Amino acid sequence: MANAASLPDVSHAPDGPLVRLSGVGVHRAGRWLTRNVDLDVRPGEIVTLIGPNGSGKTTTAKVAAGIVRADEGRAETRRGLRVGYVPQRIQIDWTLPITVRRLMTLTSRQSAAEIAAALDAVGIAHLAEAEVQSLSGGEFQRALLARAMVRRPDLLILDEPVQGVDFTGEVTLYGLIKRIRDESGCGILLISHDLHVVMAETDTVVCLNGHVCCRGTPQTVAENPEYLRLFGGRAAGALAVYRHQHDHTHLPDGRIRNADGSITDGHAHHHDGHHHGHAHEGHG
Ligand SMILES: Nc1ncnc2c1ncn2[C@@H]1O[C@H](COP(=O)(O)OP(=O)(O)OP(=O)(O)O)[C@@H](O)[C@H]1O
Repeated sequence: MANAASLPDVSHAPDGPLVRLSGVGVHRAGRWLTRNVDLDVRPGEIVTLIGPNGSGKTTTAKVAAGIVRADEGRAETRRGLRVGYVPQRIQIDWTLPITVRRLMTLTSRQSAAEIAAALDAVGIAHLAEAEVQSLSGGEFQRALLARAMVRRPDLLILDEPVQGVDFTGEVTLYGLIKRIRDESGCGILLISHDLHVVMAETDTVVCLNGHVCCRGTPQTVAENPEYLRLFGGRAAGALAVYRHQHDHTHLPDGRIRNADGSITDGHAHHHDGHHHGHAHEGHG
């Protein structure tokens, strides 16, 4: 579980950020996985990270959770912050049968009543004795959510919480996440599994592509002409549903490989809709 207490503290104003990343970069195996990431999550706020595969979403979430250390910049959390982290993948020895109730106690000791309440809150109280392997995708995600909730987190970090869940299940799970936010007032950092869909209640969308490509409320981002150029015409009229096409790749040495295979020196082709660094920061 997250060891956020080892990070320096941010302000203690009630509406101040729970976590603040400032210019965060993570360097592994000779390259920068992400760079220059600025991010705040405040109490009651829902921040959604989007971006293509490998764009640094999980890495950024782990820095926020205090699991991965920033190699440059700062990651700060409130003193005593309780973080509930639901990773993209969990490591369990699936050859051993394990019940939902046992799953809840693997990483923390909670009373039976607390566990029952958490399972009830996510609507799977009836599955406490069920084997985890037998759960549907949506039920499994609910169990993971319940496991994070029993810690009564101030900050909930959810890495692709609707993976393996069908559309109706997604809507239900997002409703559940919204209810958790409304009832507990916790801040939520959410990674969207889908490049062009964010939860409607999202306060701030941060789009990563090895760096912060753009950010803002779903509405301001969706109405931003330059952003629309990035996301293409299908974004028009859709508030919280949009498509983002990255047509270039950032190479480890800072150069850019364009969609046509050509390599340019730090600047994508002028017509490709790319925005470097913080072009959109003012819209956030
Ligand atoms: N410990 C590590 N050492 C080396 N490379 C790593 C390490 N962790 C992650 N990476 C690489 O960093 C990049 C960013 O990974 P990350 O998991 O943050 O991306 P992501 O946006 O969450 O991707 P996805 O949508 O596929 O889950 C990837 O190219 C990944 O292979």
